[in-house]
Amino acid sequence: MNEGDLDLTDPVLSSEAELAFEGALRPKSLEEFVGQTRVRGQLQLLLTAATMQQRTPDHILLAGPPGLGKTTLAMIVAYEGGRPLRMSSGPAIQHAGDLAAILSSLVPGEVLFIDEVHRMARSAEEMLYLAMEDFRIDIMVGKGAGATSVPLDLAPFTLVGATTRSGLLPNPLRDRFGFTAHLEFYDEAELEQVLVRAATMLGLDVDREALAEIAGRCRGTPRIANRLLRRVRDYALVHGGRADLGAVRAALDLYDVDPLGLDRLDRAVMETILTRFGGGPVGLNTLAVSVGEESETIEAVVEPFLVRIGLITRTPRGRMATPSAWRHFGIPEVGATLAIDDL
Ligand SMILES: Nc1ncnc2c1ncn2[C@@H]1O[C@H](COP(=O)(O)OP(=O)(O)OP(=O)(O)O)[C@@H](O)[C@H]1O
Repeated sequence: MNEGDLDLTDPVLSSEAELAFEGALRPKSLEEFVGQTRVRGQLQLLLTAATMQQRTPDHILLAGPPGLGKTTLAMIVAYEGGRPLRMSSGPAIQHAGDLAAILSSLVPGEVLFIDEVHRMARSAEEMLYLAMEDFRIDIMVGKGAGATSVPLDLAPFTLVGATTRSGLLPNPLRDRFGFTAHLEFYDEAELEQVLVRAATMLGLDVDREALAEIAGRCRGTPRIANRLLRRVRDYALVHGGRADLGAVRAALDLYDVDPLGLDRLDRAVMETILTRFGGGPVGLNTLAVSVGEESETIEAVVEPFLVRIGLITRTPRGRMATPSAWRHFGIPEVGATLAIDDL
């Protein structure tokens, strides 16, 4: 991809225009939030109980791949309770002092959202344990033998942490969340609902079958669904036609989104497993080096979807392609060829 190009199916990368577009489409209440029925029910109960008892809701951990609605849910937790919201992220908290500054300025009942909470500095993580449990932090004053710790009381707050890799969170931190929500990829009916909502908000007249086609090609991810919808709108606008099935197919082919919704990186990973490693097993790090990507991205972004649609399996020895993967890429299965040769 050329520098500056926007990868439509990249669930993480966002230009400013895309971010503004996302913000406009975010549901503002649990009722408006499509899908994730179980998580919605669990959150609703937690929030209602807190309101009835006039206390701050328990700390909440939202886990799942990018673009499934973690930030949106954090905002909803604040909106539903009429609470102020402070947003930060793990990579922005590289010292305990960064976190102390945020925590000490929270107002009572505030919702603190920390995205990518698994990427916070260790010293900050330790400070967070006490803050989450007792609404208190210890601030070190001075250095060396003369250093003393001064306790500082905090306003009661609700921490909403989001992570694409909950396995990386240390147990003491994970245990301090009163509730962990695991967000799942959306099914096609839910994605259609997301798209109908977005099309209505954007004033777009799109055929139902066109929306169904987008829903089947957006990696089970609302963020990608909304982006593809914009490109289809562009296509219809430029070609002076309707946003119908033909426009969807042409636009998605133009942007290189395959019929399963696989993007460039998904395909690179699959082709590497199939052609360079004979279908696997291949270890995560080897795979990451082969496609020139961070192993974290492969594990958090690419792999969950490929597993979900049954193209790879995770085994103790590494990632393996399934028979559907060989079929989808139209490559004769290595094992199958050997079996025939062996006869
Ligand atoms: N359940 C949903 N219903 C409707 N729209 C949704 C839903 N979930 C996500 N979206 C839309 O998808 C976009 C991305 O959602 P969001 O930013 O909350 O994802 P995320 O999980 O926080 O991603 P990341 O981990 O990359 O920050 C938002 O613009 C939102 O409008």
